[in-house]
Amino acid sequence: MALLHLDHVHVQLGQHNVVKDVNLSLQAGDIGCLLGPSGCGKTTLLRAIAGFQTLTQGSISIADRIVSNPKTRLAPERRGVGMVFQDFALFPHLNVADNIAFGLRKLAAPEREARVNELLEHIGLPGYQHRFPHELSGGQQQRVALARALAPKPALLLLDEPFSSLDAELREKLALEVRQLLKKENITALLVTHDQQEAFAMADKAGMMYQGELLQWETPYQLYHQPSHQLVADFIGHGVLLSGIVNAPGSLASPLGMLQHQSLQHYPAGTPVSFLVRPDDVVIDPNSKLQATITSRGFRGAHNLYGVGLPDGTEILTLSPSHEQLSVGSKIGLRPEFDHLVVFAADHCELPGNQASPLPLPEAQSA
Ligand SMILES: Nc1ncnc2c1ncn2[C@@H]1O[C@H](COP(=O)(O)OP(=O)(O)OP(=O)(O)O)[C@@H](O)[C@H]1O
Repeated sequence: MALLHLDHVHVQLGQHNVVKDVNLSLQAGDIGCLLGPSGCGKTTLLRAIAGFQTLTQGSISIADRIVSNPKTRLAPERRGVGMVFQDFALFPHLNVADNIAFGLRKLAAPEREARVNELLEHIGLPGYQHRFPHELSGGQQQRVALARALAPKPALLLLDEPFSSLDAELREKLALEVRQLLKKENITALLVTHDQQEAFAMADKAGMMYQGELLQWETPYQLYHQPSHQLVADFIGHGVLLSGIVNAPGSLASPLGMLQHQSLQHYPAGTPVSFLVRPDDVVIDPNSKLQATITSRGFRGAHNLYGVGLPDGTEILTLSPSHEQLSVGSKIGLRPEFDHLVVFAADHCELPGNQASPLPLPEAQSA
């Protein structure tokens, strides 16, 4: 059963169509994630689901009950929805136990205390009942905020950039912990984030919003490996779109040389296409005839991420174990090794240039 269902949702703010024709569903217990560049409408959509925003078209259902359409808007507090925002928002004058118990006033004291203790165990802060928010680190405060939102067992939890004020390492750790916690509590959740690693760590379903539209709503794996849209391919992961021309069915003339792949079978000879090159689609091979020049090097822990210039001037990215240092300016051999080829008809969507363009997609780019 879909716990959350959005059917052709539109939201207008002032003169702006901020959310356009969004359709998505989340099954009970699933975690969904909305990615996308700043200003694309993620928060507005979350606010509409929470009940703070009126729809101009479409409908939102929670547990098979319509909670919003252009004529109706069930009050936020009657939706069974919990919310966690980026700025912690704990009550500073209440201790941890009272913060978590805030939504549990209907429970008898012993039950309330049991639920608070259970949640403190789940968030890894047993014994913290009597601490005040200012006595906690940012990560601990955010865990308490999460426990407070989870305490009344909401049907749906909405999280808006909940980890954005934390450092990268803590963010990833917390994302995994929160996923485990939500699964343990069997809570359906929708998360908004800029951070793909966070989305990949947490989500069962994810999508990218762009200028108010939801471009794809599938598993993170599908978003990464089978992007249905050039904008998704460009935004998700370190990928570069290169141009090529199908020279015979199944065969592509490209800056990486001639590529053969069955996904090209249905393009007639002469068709101009774009195709996606991820860093792991090309490997450094001294014996390869395709020569390239290292243009940049970024340390990524286990790997270095290299920018490499191809003979025709286009740039792509490749990975190599970080103990093998290659210097900028050196010549290397490159061998394409595509597990699968993601191809778009060249007129599918205009994107500027074949530049190596790591994230995020600059706002100036347009669909
Ligand atoms: N009250 C308003 N009136 C008119 N336009 C608005 C209003 N509030 C927001 N907007 C516009 O709606 C668009 C979407 O805003 P929203 O906050 O939903 O984006 P977002 O994807 O959550 O961005 P961010 O990631 O930066 O938080 C933006 O272009 C914003 O300028």
